[in-house]
Amino acid sequence: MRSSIPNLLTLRGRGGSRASRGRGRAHPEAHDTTIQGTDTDAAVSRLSAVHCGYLTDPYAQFFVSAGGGPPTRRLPIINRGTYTRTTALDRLVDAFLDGGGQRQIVSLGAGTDTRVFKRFARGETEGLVYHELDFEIISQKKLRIVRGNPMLSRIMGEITVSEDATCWSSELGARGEYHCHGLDLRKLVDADESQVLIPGLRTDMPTLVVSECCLCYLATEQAAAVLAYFHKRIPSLGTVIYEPVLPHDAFGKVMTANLAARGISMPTLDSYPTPADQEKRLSEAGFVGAVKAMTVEEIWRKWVTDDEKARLDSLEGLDEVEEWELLAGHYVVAWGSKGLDVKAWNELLT
Ligand SMILES: C[S@@+](CC[C@H](N)C(=O)[O-])C[C@H]1O[C@@H](n2cnc3c(N)ncnc32)[C@H](O)[C@@H]1O
Repeated sequence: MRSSIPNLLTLRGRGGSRASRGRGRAHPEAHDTTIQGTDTDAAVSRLSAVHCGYLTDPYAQFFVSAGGGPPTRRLPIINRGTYTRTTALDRLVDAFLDGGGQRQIVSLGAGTDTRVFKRFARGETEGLVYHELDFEIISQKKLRIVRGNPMLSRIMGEITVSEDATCWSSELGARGEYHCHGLDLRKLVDADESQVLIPGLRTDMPTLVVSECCLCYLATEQAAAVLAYFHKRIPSLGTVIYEPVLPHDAFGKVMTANLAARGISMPTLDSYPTPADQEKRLSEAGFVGAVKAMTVEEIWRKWVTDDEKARLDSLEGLDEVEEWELLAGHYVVAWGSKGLDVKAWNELLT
């Protein structure tokens, strides 16, 4: 097996930069900086998948520094992985929104994700309340990019920034409202009721909390406490989590070694090593409705139609079928709910 196994979360190549090596618990701030850097990896992967024809996303280009050359091209298995997880999450989000009535999305560690622009640009959102949470440095970067880009500015309309400058928002009329919070999620862990850490968060409407490779960077107890923060306050709640699994087989060991070489640890990987553990995690956190975890490999097989597979295969060909199955088998999308009618989620499984 190759020692430089690529992974869907961190793709700077073997060993990472010299500066990042050895970062870890002893230097929490340096560790945070490394974790913030994973957003760039995600943005570059998204743009690669768009550039190669897997995804349609006119906004992805604005979040990657051009540097004068063509966009970085990821390996075909990485592009396929980015496609599969992005479309799987889109599908779960669509199914949640199809439930009707006013709804709220909270994206944890949203980074420079473009889903929100696609959503609001379509104009079908009908009062959607959309929150994105990430470190302040990342939320400020997003604000700068949106303000400096006519296409994004048009979608987001008039932006207001909170007095303490940690949150920027946009009222989008009938389409809904958007809030981007500069917040270290670990502040939610011991939050008491009197603290307003997420201005604009509604507790009275069906809400979906999304963690697209974010909670995996927190200590397991902190990740659980973040989910509990929302579970305690919002009666009608769903969650969707995407993160790696299976750290103990040969592939998983190389995957975690590659992460460690960049100074990144993923505590939830050890705590919830299998898809079944991810389902148990959600049940134990009180998400007892429609609990399910599927690997990216399973989602590719079951959710991507034959026509779509043929289209994607024609883009660049993929010889490393075994490598794909290994890689995609090590990432999971898990979801669950409480107090929420998620008929549409159940239908996805039939
Ligand atoms: C791999 S990126 C994923 C970005 C985006 N969700 C996507 O899939 O494109 C992980 C994101 O989680 C954020 N993150 C990790 N730990 C966090 C914390 N404690 N508080 C806020 N954001 C955090 C990072 O800053 C980064 O933007």
